[in-house]
Amino acid sequence: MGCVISREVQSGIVSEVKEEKGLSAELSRKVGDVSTSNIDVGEVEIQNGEKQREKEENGSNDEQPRKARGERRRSKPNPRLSNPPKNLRGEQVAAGWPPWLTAVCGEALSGWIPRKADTFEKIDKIGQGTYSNVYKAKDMLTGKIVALKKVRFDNLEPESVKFMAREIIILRRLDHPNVVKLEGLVTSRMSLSLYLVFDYMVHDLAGLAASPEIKFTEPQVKCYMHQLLSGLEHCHNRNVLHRDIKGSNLLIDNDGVLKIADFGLASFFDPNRKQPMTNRVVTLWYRPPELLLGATDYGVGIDLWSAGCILGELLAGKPIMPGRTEVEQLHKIYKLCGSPSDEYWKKSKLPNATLFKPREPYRRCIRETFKDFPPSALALIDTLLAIDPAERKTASYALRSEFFTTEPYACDPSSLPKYPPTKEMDAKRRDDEARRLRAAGKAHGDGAKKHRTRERTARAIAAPEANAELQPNIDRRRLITHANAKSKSEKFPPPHEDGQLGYPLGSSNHIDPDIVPPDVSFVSTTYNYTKEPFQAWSGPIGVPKQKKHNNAGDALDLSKPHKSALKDKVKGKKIVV
Ligand SMILES: Nc1ncnc2c1ncn2[C@@H]1O[C@H](COP(=O)(O)OP(=O)(O)OP(=O)(O)O)[C@@H](O)[C@H]1O
Repeated sequence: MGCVISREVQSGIVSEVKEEKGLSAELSRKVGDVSTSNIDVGEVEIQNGEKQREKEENGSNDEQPRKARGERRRSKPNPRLSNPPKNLRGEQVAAGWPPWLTAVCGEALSGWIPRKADTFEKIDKIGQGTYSNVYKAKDMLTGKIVALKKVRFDNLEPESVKFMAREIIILRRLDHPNVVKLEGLVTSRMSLSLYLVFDYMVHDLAGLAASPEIKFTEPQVKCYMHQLLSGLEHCHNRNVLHRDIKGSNLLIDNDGVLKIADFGLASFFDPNRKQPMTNRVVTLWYRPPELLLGATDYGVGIDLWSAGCILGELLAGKPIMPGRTEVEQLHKIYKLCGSPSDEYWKKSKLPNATLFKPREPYRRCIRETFKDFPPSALALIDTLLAIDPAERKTASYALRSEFFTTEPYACDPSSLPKYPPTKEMDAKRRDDEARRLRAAGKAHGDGAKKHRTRERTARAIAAPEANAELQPNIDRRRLITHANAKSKSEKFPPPHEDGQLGYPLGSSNHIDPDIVPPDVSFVSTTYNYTKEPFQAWSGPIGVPKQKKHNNAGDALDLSKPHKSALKDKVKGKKIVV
């Protein structure tokens, strides 16, 4: 695809990314020691991935890869799949890829040549992430509208490079209609910025769900859930955990096709050879109890829990467990799903068990709480929101559940209504426009009334999320920059948070119904479909920020997972981030 660049591009998007040669050399030097194998892509995982692909090509639908004879024996790395040997790297560099990029994700570049940046015309900025800006752009060669995710390497921070490399490697291993597809990469030999090219998606599920005008029917909920679980099944079969499933990461196109996006926190896992991984992943409202309790040996269950939260949210019309802090989140989980059984406490050996084991067990009350939900949906939520991750089963199991096999069936994605754009950026833009119109209206007397009505409609669509998510993103970006300071200093729960939650300082942190403050929004026991106009949909916002501070004085937002450092340490053990 496209041409090889052998010169600095002068026009279009690249005008933003003119780099100094010195910086590129510096980046090459800094990431010089980072190879694919350092980015959590072990040989065994690669081989499993290949076996799985072969198996899928042969039409087998087993949920987990069959353990082939000698599977765990290490063999020579396959140049198609792992970091390519030096001569191939040389070829890639000759083809126009920057050497630092071939060093960190040579595998993922194979078969591609870099696209020239001036073959894209930037239309608009549509999103901002932790280490990227996302633009809507036109591919001048095909006329197609695409999303360009521009990865920033402002501080030449190797951590950002590693995260970006892992995201690219993972995305190239995945190929499914319900997983966002990496269409190509735009870079130049000197470039310190890199653009990831994706199909442009008009909506995200958070935006649609937050829109007061949209009320999903049961077949529509089934349609979205089927697509989400199909995408997850594919990721899990290829040994990828997404680790940040939430509405704003589920993109939807105008044909109703849902694609799981944002693999920035995703990781490879090996179900046969458990390796400790960080528990500081998944956005708070969608984070499963085992992560809150400190588990580092988790699996597909973490994504299934998030999927259960989304199913509940789609049916209830609002997030089902909107905690503001980790402690409050755990308390909401206990109140709805019950506290872990004695048997689970014993077998799980969770690091924070002593801190968070309630004196009196909490009874599970999912069925009473959601008594208005269709019975087949209740059964699926009950499975997905099991406290013991093993009981959540698998995405394939969920896809075979009664929820999908009984009437009313999931509708076809193409029969979903065509909605106006509802992404957070669109909503924010509408909000700004409404404010501008209101100001203009004031100046013109009676026009003001009309504009106020428009603003209310606009603001009802997820607008607050944009602003609220920006700050945590900045914080996360800072975390990457100050990764080393961070991991040492994070204590849980921090003293100031104890205070906010009503714990006497220095007291035990056992969760006790008398101590934990009453819920703010989890008040009703039954749900209807009423939507509150300023409800936030993918994270705890609109409430005072609950933050921890690290030694370096940087704020950590607990609601968001942390792309903080690729290697974290727990009791001196290396754990994979
Ligand atoms: N293919 C796409 N089409 C349309 N919009 C997109 C696309 N990919 C991403 N976006 C928008 O850009 C935003 C940021 O993208 P993404 O979540 O991938 O970046 P990130 O840096 O990993 O973000 P985060 O910090 O939230 O994890 C998304 O919330 C989404 O609204």
